Amino acid sequence: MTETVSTTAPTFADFCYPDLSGASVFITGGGSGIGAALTEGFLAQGAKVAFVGLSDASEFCDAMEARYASRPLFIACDIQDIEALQAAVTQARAAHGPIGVLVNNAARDTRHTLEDWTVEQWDESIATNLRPQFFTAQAVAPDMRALGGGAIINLSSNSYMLGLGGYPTYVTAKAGIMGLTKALARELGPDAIRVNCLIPGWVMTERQRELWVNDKDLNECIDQQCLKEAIPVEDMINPCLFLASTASRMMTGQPMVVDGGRV
Ligand SMILES: NC(=O)c1ccc[n+]([C@@H]2O[C@H](COP(=O)([O-])OP(=O)(O)OC[C@H]3O[C@@H](n4cnc5c(N)ncnc54)[C@H](O)[C@@H]3O)[C@@H](O)[C@H]2O)c1
Repeated sequence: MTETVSTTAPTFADFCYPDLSGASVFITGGGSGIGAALTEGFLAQGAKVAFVGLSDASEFCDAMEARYASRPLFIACDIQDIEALQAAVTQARAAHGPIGVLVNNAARDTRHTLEDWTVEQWDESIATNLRPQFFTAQAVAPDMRALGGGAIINLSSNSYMLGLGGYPTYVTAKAGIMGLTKALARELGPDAIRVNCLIPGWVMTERQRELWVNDKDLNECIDQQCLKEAIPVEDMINPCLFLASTASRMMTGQPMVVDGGRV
C-alpha cells in the first residue's frame, strides 16, 4: 500500500493530548469562530470547558453535549466588565475545579480610520482587545499555582507583524498581547505557569466571511502565503492544544504563528 500525506484540514479526532483529559479550561469568546473550534477541541480531549461570550450559546452547548457527553458551561459576560469577568472565573472554578488552562480568545476587529476615532472608542477597543487578557491571567494565577502549574494561551494576530491597515487600535492591541505574553511569562514562570501567544493569519470564520472576505482580498492574502489555501478554523485547534499541553512544557513567552506562512 502506498502511504500518502494528507493536506486536508484536521478533524477533532486527529489529536491526542492525554494530560488535557479532565483539565478545567476557561475560554473567552468560546461560542463562535475560532473560540468555538477551541471549545470543541478541548472537549474532544476530555477537558471540562467554561467559556464567556456576549450572545446566547445554548444551541452550541446542546450540540457539544450531544457529541461529547460533556456540556460546556456558558457564562454570559461582557469582558469589558472586569468584575463580571472575575465572577465568571469564580463560577467556572466552582463548576469544574481550579482552572489549569486559560485561552484569551475574544476580540473585536472593528474597522476605523485614524481621523474618525475618539478617546472613548479607543478606550472601548482596548477594553475588549487587551485589558481583559491581563485580568483573566490575574484571576486564574492562584488556581494554576495551587495545581503546580498551568498554561495561558493569548490570541494575537499577524496583522501587527504585517502592519495591516484599516483597524489601527485592534492592531495595536494585538501587538500589546505579544508584549503582555512576554511579561506574564516572566512573572509566572517561577510557578511553572506558561504563557504563549497563538498568532493566526486570516482564518475563515463565519464573521470574517460575512463581513470582510471577498475574492480579491482573499486571493491577495493566499498569494502572499507560502501555503496556497484559505485557512479553516480547525487549523487553530492543534497549535492551541499543543500550547496548553505539557507537550510544550519548556516553551513560554513565545509566539506561534499559524498563517500559512505569510509573515
Ligand atoms: N479570524 C481571523 O482571521 C483572525 C485573524 C487573526 C487573529 N484572530 C484572533 O482570533 C481570536 C478569535 O477571532 P474570531 O475570528 O474567531 O472572532 P469571532 O468574532 O468570530 O469570535 C469572537 C468571540 O469573542 C466574543 N466577544 C467579542 N467581544 C466580546 C466581549 N466584549 N465580551 C465577551 N465576548 C466577546 C464574541 O461573542 C465571539 O464569541 C481573536 O482574538 C482574533 O483577534 C482572528
